[in-house]
Amino acid sequence: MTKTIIAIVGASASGKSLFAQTIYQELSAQIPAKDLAIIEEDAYYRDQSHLPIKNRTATNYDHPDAFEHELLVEHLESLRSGQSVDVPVYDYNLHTRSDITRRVEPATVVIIEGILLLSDETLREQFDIKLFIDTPLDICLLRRIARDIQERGRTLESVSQQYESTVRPMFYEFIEPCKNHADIVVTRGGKNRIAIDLVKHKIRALLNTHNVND
Ligand SMILES: Nc1ncnc2c1ncn2[C@@H]1O[C@H](COP(=O)(O)OP(=O)(O)O)[C@@H](O)[C@H]1O
Ligand SMILES: O=c1ccn([C@@H]2O[C@H](COP(=O)(O)O)[C@@H](O)[C@H]2O)c(=O)[nH]1
Repeated sequence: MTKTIIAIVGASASGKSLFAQTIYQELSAQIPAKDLAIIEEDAYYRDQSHLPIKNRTATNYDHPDAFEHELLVEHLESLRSGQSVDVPVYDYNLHTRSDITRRVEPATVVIIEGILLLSDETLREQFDIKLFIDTPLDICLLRRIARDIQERGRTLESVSQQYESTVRPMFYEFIEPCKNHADIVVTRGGKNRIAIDLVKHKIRALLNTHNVND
């Protein structure tokens, strides 16, 4: 049964995924699978399979309404009550959910990462620990250009256009203000070894407490 949910937020390409995955991979090699799981907020982008592909590219993916946060809250509540959930799998190339889902078991500690997890009060209340990855926006843009071209089927023009029209303005409107809700602000994102080790240490301590109380 899930007892603790840790949210990792920050700008797109700030290093959230690298930070969360490093913690998850390193701990998973040492603890039972029932102790730790990881979920991405991106999996909860709304399904757009009913829209023609050219309309999908016009969606504002950096606004909270782009996400089905209601489903995410439902899933987190299910995990807390001991039920497994089928998390959608998002296809960035097609800008919609794929046909498959990923089964996530109610691990004692769940890590979740995403840009807008703290923008919604009901969702925010689900999190026991909240971290904000604070990376300068120009660094995020450089990383995003490289990643989106290599991994998400994008061109430099499309990344630049989207960055100016939605990514940057939505960051200032919705993401940056969420820093105030964070318990810890992490610099140097996915490569901050001290911060990674501190979170791993905290998870181990939580697991000891939860397992003793079971
Ligand atoms: N501290 C860092 N130094 C160098 N590259 C990084 C760092 N953090 C992340 N990256 C790289 O930047 C890209 C975006 O990082 P990612 O973790 O996917 O960001 P996010 O999940 O916040 O969108 C990836 O290619 C990742 O390997
Ligand atoms: O279909 C889509 C869905 C999302 N995006 C962009 O992705 C980022 C969020 O993902 P990160 O891994 O945190 O970067 C968001 O800024 C959206 O603009 C997209 O381009 N297309």
